[in-house]
Amino acid sequence: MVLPPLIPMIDEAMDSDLVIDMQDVSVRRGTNVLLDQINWRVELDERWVILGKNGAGKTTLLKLASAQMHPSSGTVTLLGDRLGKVDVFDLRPRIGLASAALASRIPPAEHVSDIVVSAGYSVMGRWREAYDDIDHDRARTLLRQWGVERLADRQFGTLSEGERKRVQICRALMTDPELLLLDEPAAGLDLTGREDLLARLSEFAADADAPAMVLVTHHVEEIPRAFTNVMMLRDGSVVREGLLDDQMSEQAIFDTFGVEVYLSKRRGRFFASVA
Ligand SMILES: Nc1ncnc2c1ncn2[C@@H]1O[C@H](COP(=O)(O)OP(=O)(O)OP(=O)(O)O)[C@@H](O)[C@H]1O
Repeated sequence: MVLPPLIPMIDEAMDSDLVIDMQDVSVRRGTNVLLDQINWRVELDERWVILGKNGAGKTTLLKLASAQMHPSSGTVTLLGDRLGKVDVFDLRPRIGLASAALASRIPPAEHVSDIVVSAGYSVMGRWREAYDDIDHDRARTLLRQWGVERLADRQFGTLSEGERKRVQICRALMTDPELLLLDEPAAGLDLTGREDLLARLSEFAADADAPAMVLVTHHVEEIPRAFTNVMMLRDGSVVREGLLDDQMSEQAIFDTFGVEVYLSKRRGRFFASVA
C-alpha cells in the first residue's frame, strides 16, 4: 500500500501563524498584467511594507489580501482559508482595512463613534443595528488609544485629514482582526500629522499582541519603526522581498523606482533623497 506524503500536510496544518499565503498569483485585466506570479507569505508576528511607484500593483495586492478580489491564476490563502473555497463575508471581519477608497464611502455627517462601532457589522455608520455596551466600550478604548477620543461625537466631515486617518484605523481594528492592511495611511498628512501617525504605528507595530500588518506606501520615510519586512513591486512584479534591513538599499530603490537616491537610516527610520 502506498501511503500519502505526510510531511507537507503536517507542515501546512501546523503553520497556524501563516496569515497570508500567495502562490504564483497573477491578476490580469484584458491584456494588462496587474500582478505577475507573486509568491508571498506573511506570518502573524510580521509587519510588512509594500513599496512601489504609481501603478506598480500595490492596491491590487491589498485587494487580494483583503478578500476583495480573486486572482486570475494562482492561490491566495488568508488566515488558513483559500479564496474561492471560503465565504468572503466570513473572512472579511477578520481582516482590518484602512484605505482612501473606504474612507471616501464614509458619509461626512456620520459620527465618529458610529463609524468605528459599526465595523463589526460591515456597515458604514449606525444604520439600524443595536450595539452592545461592550462594542461601545471597545470603540471608545480604540479612539482613546489612537488619540481621538475627544472626537467621538464629531461628524466625520469636520475632521482634519490626520484625525480621519486615525479614525479609519480605529474602525479597521474594531473587529480585533488578525491582519491589518493600511493603504497609504500617511498620504495627505502634513509633517506633524505624518510624524504623529508614524509614532503611533511604530508603537503599535512593536506590540507583540498586535495583528500582522501590511502597509502600502510610495515613500521610504513613511515606514514606521518596528516594521520587519518589505516587498518592492514594479510593473506588477516583485523586485525585492524579505527582511527590511536586508533588502533596503540604494540599488533596490533604483530597481523599484528607477531613480538614483542616497539612502540612510536614522533612529530606525529610512530616508531617501535624489542623488
Ligand atoms: N480594472 C482594471 N483594468 C485594467 N487595468 C487596471 C485595472 N485596475 C487597475 N489597473 C492598472 O493596474 C496597474 C496597477 O494598479 P494598482 O492600483 O494596483 O497600482 P498601485 O501600485 O496601487 O498604484 P498607486 O500607487 O498609484 O495607487 C495600474 O497600471 C492600473 O492602471
